[in-house]
Amino acid sequence: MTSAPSPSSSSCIPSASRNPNFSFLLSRSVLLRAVYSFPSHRNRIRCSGLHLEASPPSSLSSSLSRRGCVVSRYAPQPLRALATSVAPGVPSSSVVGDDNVGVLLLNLGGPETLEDVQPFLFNLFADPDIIRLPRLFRILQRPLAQFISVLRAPKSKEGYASIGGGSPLRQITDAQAEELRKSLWAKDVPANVYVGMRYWHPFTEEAIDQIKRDGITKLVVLPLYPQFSISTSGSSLRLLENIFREDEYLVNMQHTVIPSWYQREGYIKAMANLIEEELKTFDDPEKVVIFFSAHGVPLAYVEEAGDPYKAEMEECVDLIMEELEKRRVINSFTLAYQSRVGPVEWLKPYTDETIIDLGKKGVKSLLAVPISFVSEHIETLEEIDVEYKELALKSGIEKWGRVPALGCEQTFISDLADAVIESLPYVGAMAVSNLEARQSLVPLGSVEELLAAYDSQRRELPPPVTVWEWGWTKSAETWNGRAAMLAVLVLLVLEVTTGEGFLHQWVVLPLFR
Ligand SMILES: C=CC1=C(C)c2cc3[nH]c(cc4nc(cc5[nH]c(cc1n2)c(C)c5CCC(=O)O)C(CCC(=O)O)=C4C)c(C)c3C=C
Ligand SMILES: [Fe+2]
Repeated sequence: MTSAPSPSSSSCIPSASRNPNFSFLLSRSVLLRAVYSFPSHRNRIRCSGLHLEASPPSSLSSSLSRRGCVVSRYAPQPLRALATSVAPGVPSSSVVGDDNVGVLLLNLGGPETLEDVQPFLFNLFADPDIIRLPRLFRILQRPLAQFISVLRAPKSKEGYASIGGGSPLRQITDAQAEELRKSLWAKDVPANVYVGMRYWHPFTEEAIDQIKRDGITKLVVLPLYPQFSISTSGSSLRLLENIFREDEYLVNMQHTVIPSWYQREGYIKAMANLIEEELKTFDDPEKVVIFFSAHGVPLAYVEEAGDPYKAEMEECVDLIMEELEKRRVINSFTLAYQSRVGPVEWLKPYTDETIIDLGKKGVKSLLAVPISFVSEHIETLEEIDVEYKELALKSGIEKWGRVPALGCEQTFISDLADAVIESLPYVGAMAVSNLEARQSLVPLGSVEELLAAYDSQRRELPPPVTVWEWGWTKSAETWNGRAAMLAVLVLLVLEVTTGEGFLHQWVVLPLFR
């Protein structure tokens, strides 16, 4: 946690130029834009869950009042046009006032030592947003997570060993939190910044305890994933909502969630800066293919559960390329997805196959751009820098470069600070007796509703991770994986019902009793 003393005097918030716009895939086929707003006001709201708040652009407030929720058809141009100036008429001094403002950064977390790897993997696979079992088998989530994490740990450990024995994620996220705090203070918004990880320390629960101890009265929740996915921001927000639902203090605390921010100008510019800088290291910069590599998700997340991740990713890449074009950088570019695990189909094209294809097509210079995550981590330091580089060189690429992750890059941090500031005025407006604003900001929905919007039935998804694999072809691999999963489930059911079996012998299952 990065905290600082409470403000000694009320502060003036500089008028920001853009609002965060939140977009979600609300059905399988139609990409819709939703701006959620929810005054968390004692006695006025259903006291459950986490609330999404955003400053709705003024043109949308009338429909807000009618339906309580703005859902307009998504189109790339309006998306940017929707970015209006912030909360006209709301005095900046009401934004902070006597409030004790906190920012909660949500992130994935990573093992800090090799001993942490297996329990970290357990936490990851125990998450129903990563492995979603049929309702009947939910009881097996934790034993299955234990089983898979034990099997996968040796391979993962090798990876973490090769990058220095642990994930750098905690260190980097702490540094980002500190820089964000400084930036907010420099912009006259004295706020504490907290880090809550999903799968490792400091866990979200630890951050929340600190937030309560510090007496935070206004909280901005900011997942550190630029693009929204069920498996990342969605999972963190679902957890947070469960924590909020059960806690009187949190339920009554004003809060705002910024679910995704890939379209923000500062973020786009910061990415373009890094790419431009790295292109200069090539002898013939204009011949370099810019290769965006995003963390993948299983295809079913997008096609069956309506995860907006792919659409947001594609739009994000387009925005960065448009920004580069304005700077007369008109290189060819491509987007592919990396880090797939398990037998099911993930988002395509896959990074490894694309590298081989580009080599075959005679591309000689490639600049890899990690796009789904803002810190260095195992998949940039090991998968991209070692595995994909080696593959590229073998495939005929002669010059390989890689854009660093944003980390604490100043344009980026400053833009995150602006995103936080821009999300504050409406909370302030609702706290003061701005009746009109309150009426137009009818309680709209909780995160549960948001998540239900794209994932209404929470249908079971094919497990993205493999328990074991054999076979040579893709299809055989898929069916082997499914058969293996079924066999494991049957074995686990037998274990649980009879109390006997190999997991009991290994003293694995009794741990969860
Ligand atoms: C936007 C980023 C990420 C998405 C989407 C995502 C989905 C996703 N991941 C797994 C499985 C694993 N992820 C692991 C590590 C890991 N994942 C991300 C980001 C996204 N994951 C990061 C930044 C990291 C690294 C953290 C670190 O320690 O540095 C791992 C563990 C590493 C390994 O064994 O390879 C697994 C496993 C799934 C199944 C999934 C979508 C369903
Ligand atoms: Fe992952």
